[in-house]
Amino acid sequence: SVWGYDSDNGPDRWHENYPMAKGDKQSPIEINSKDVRHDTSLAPWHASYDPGAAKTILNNGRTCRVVFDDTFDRSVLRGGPLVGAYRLRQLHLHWGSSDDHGSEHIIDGVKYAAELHMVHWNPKHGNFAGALKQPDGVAVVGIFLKVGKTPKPEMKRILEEIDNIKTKGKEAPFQHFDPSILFPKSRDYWTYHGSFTTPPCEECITWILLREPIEVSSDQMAKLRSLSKNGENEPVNPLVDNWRPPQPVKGRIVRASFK
Ligand SMILES: Cc1c(Cl)c([N+](=O)[O-])nn1CC(=O)Nc1ccc(S(N)(=O)=O)cc1
Ligand SMILES: [Zn+2]
Repeated sequence: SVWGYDSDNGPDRWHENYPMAKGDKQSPIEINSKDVRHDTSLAPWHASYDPGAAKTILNNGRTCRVVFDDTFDRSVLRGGPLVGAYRLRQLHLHWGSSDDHGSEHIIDGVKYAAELHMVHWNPKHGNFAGALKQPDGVAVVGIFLKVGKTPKPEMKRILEEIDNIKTKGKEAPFQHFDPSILFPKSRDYWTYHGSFTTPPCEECITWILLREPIEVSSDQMAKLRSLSKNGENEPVNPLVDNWRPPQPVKGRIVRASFK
């Protein structure tokens, strides 16, 4: 059966069809500040995104994804732990069935309501599928979403589109959008080497997790939870809890850009 997040096809069974899911560099992980190494050699990271690269927003039954034109170096991420410019391909989210959980990475025991991933790939490997086979192939910026009183207005644009992509397979135009407006004020980050958090779970990702969460409202989270896993004329199956639990760190070092 196709993988998912239910009891019969969820994270504990992914390895049956996707052996990499049991690898030594899997994501997400729990990050404990006491085990993190402040690395003074870590450079700041920079994103230069072209709002014109945004194309569509879709519900693929597992997440809500915004897709960008990555046919040339139009929207790129540089610096931090990266060598060269990585092209932005898509962004998507993972969230819970209630505000007290939903993120994939867990920071000092804290689970956030959601986690937004901006997925970039290294053009030196030709294309995205080729980059998946390389340890330096992909870079994902992770941003935590925390429920609070001063919701970030920039999330509104994505959430306003939800009504047009309620069911699996629905896609809508999503143009003139610069995702860097979603970044928090601080550029502080953790970085480590890991994997896709969904099958086939290739271990090709340099993770860049931003320390400062962005705030969303509980209503905005409820909007996200109004998405459905099912197709248009199928029984309603709410799209919630599309997060993978933390995986073994297996001796990996998590570095911090800050003290
Ligand atoms: C697997 C694949 C291939 Cl191959 C292609 N392609 O076009 O060649 N697209 N995808 C889909 C994709 O991007 N998956 C993806 C999964 C998890 C994450 S996460 N949570 O950030 O680890 C990031 C991305
Ligand atoms: Zn993700």
